[in-house]
Amino acid sequence: MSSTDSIKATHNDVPAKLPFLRQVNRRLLTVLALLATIMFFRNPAALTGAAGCFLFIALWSGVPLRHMVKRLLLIVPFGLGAVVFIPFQGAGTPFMEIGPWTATQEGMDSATVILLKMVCANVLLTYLLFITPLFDLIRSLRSLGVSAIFIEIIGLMMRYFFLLKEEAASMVSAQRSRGLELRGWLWSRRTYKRFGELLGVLFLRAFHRSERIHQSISARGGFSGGGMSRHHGESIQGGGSAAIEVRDASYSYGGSNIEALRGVSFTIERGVKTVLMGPNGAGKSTLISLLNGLEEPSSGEVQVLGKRWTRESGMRLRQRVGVVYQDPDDQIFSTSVEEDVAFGPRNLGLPESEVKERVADALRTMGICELRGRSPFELSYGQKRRVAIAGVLAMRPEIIILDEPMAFLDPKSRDDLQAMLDELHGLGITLMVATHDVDFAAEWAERVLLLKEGRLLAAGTTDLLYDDALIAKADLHLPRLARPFRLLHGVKGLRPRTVQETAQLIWKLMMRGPGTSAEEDEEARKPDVRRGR
Ligand SMILES: Nc1ncnc2c1ncn2[C@@H]1O[C@H](COP(=O)(O)OP(=O)(O)OP(=O)(O)O)[C@@H](O)[C@H]1O
Repeated sequence: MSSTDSIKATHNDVPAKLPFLRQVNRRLLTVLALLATIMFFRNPAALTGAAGCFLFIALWSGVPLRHMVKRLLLIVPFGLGAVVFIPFQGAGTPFMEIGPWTATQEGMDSATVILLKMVCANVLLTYLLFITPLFDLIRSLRSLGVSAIFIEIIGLMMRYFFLLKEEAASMVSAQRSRGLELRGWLWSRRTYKRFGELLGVLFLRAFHRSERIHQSISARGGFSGGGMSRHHGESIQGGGSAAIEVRDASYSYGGSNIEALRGVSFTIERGVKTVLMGPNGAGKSTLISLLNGLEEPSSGEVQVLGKRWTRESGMRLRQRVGVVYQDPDDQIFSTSVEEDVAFGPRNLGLPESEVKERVADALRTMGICELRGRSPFELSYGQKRRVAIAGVLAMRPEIIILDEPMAFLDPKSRDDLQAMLDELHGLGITLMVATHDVDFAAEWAERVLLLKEGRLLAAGTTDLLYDDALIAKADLHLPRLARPFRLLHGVKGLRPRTVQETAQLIWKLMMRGPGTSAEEDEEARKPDVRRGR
């Protein structure tokens, strides 16, 4: 069970016991009012009494004592850090001396008051968060008139809180499976060192993730300050016939000598289904950033939809070229599925009726209408991926680029996704899929781009995927359906792409014996042949 699942389960299991606090709005208002009130308290005894009352209510409402103690312990270092110098500031009755410094009685009282306020606030917020699903909490904030931007920021912070928590948990369990000993950790210097390393890696991961989510928000107009108006005057089908034209493009990441792309040239016509393939580090993601206008080539030229775009004009390009990133958690950031899908169209400045229509269309195309009111925190990986694609679809782009869309999907979801890609293609959208999946590429694509170490090895039809030498050079392997034919004597050049084509070739081999050749292979591919898997 993931942490979000457990939180959800806890919320469902523990209803608020005070009847008037059953409604989230009232609960939220009550807690906010209590928080505001205790801020005016100056008396340590009164604050201690208040903390005791809040603690009693929280425990009575079902918050486990262990959970409460854990939360309180969490604030101890911050609380002490915040108040430790207060007793030594200002004049007053001397209380104690540490070296040249004198703590005063008045200073000690101020520090105690601040610490007690922190405890009160922590108990109240723990109570609120424990008995209220976060999504409901945010919905209530919205209904209380808190600004949308503020809520989006809270949503983002919540998203990262859970992601970081889950990443930290998975890193600790990975380390434990490799011998990290947590028993007696208090006394072990080695464990402290290991935790320090883990913390560093966690921050690095968080940094990279925030970079990706920033890209994703920016791609959907999130930082345009409302200036991302729809290109009304701009012809959707403007420019030449090519959707993408890359000429001798190179790219190096700033501060590194690594040339992620070196003199890459290719053209993709509109409406063509293309796969971008290559081993890890080949430059696929970098190329996607160039095509989406997030980066500009260091040299050479990238033209998308007949225009050369700069990083500044890239915002308008991203209305027309949608990118679906590999990890949907990098892309989903709003507090409900509907909000998330509506994020891009709202940034286009469209009227609310059109936003709603686009959202409904995108959800329908992705088959996730029933998820519209759900929190993205509660979705499975496959569902999140659909939401991410719906978010891009709602922008009505002319080109959609998907980075490893099949990764981590179960077989049924893969088939669904492939069918959905065909549906999008039927709508006239130019599709480019970066993938390592040769079987999918062979069956689905019309055009193949093979990259390695930043260079374009080859560009052409799916026949490239059956070229043993080229495939080996690109660190790929032959499509599975073609492999058995390689073992048969006298059978050459067969390139079955689907199970249906393979069955036909096997049937022909059985009827005629070895000698079935590339011509018969072509025969099996004729349009009247219904494709199956
Ligand atoms: N932010 C960065 N800073 C410096 N170098 C980078 C950065 N991102 C990628 N690179 C380097 O650029 C090269 C191409 O990386 P890229 O991520 O484009 O490859 P990829 O084909 O998408 O790989 P994968 O299949 O593993 O996702 C690699 O050598 C990589 O180390």
